[in-house]
Amino acid sequence: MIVNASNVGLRQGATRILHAVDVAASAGEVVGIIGPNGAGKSTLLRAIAGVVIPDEGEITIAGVDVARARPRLLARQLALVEQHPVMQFDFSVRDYVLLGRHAHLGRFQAEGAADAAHATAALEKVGISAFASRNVTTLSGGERQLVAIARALVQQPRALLLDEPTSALDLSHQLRVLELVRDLAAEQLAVIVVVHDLDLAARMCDRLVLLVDGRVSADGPPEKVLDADLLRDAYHVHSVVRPSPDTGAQTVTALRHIPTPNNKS
Ligand SMILES: Nc1ncnc2c1ncn2[C@@H]1O[C@H](COP(=O)(O)OP(=O)(O)OP(=O)(O)O)[C@@H](O)[C@H]1O
Repeated sequence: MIVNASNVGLRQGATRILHAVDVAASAGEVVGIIGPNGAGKSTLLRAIAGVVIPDEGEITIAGVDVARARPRLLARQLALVEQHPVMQFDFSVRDYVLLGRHAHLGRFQAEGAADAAHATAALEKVGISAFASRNVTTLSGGERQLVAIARALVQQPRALLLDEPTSALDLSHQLRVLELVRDLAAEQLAVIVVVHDLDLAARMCDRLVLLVDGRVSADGPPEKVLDADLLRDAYHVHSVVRPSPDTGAQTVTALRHIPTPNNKS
């Protein structure tokens, strides 16, 4: 197992956000975290990345305790791509991506030709070579997502954590990310990805973890977790779930929402 988060509990002030959450991902596996807005998906991903430290539980990546590891060691184990990457410094895309190599360099060591080759390969893989010289502050939201993914790749982590990586992407780039994630899993990375688009989740992921109110309500293959009853309880919608005749993956069509005391129509 590469990622092992067990019994994770986390509070922000007086609010309990995660309750005894278990999530694991092995090498070569793509695990999707799905669930309604505010369920705790991003918080869980940030906890796995060591950005926030849980109040309870234990998180290890390739055996390294995330809460105790030194940043450089942690950066060789995992890379986190946040939903809205902040890029406010005056870097070119290439130089920004190269920053990911620092996980592998000594403290005052400059990047060399091999590092530059990693950056070139990552830019190509993600399909953004054309704007390698652009200033990152000028990029669109979707372009920033792709640049952040390229930077994560040059880190050569054991685990890749992606927070809604396709939320700002057009159809073609969504597909490209889906294929990239599958390719990375084939190279034995463990991938954990937060996704709202359930059809995309079904195509991209080997396993889905459904998070509701900070608790795991289901964990299993997409065929099991994308179940109309489970989705009704989680999202308060009536839906039809059926396999796509084209891809074979489950597709979810939400038909109507069910009014609840907190969710009036
Ligand atoms: N620093 C904080 N202080 C108080 N509450 C917080 C804090 N950070 C997150 N929360 C709350 O924790 C809950 C979970 O947030 P989180 O961003 O993890 O949800 P999410 O499942 O990723 O949601 P979304 O799908 O809308 O992105 C939300 O209700 C959010 O308002």
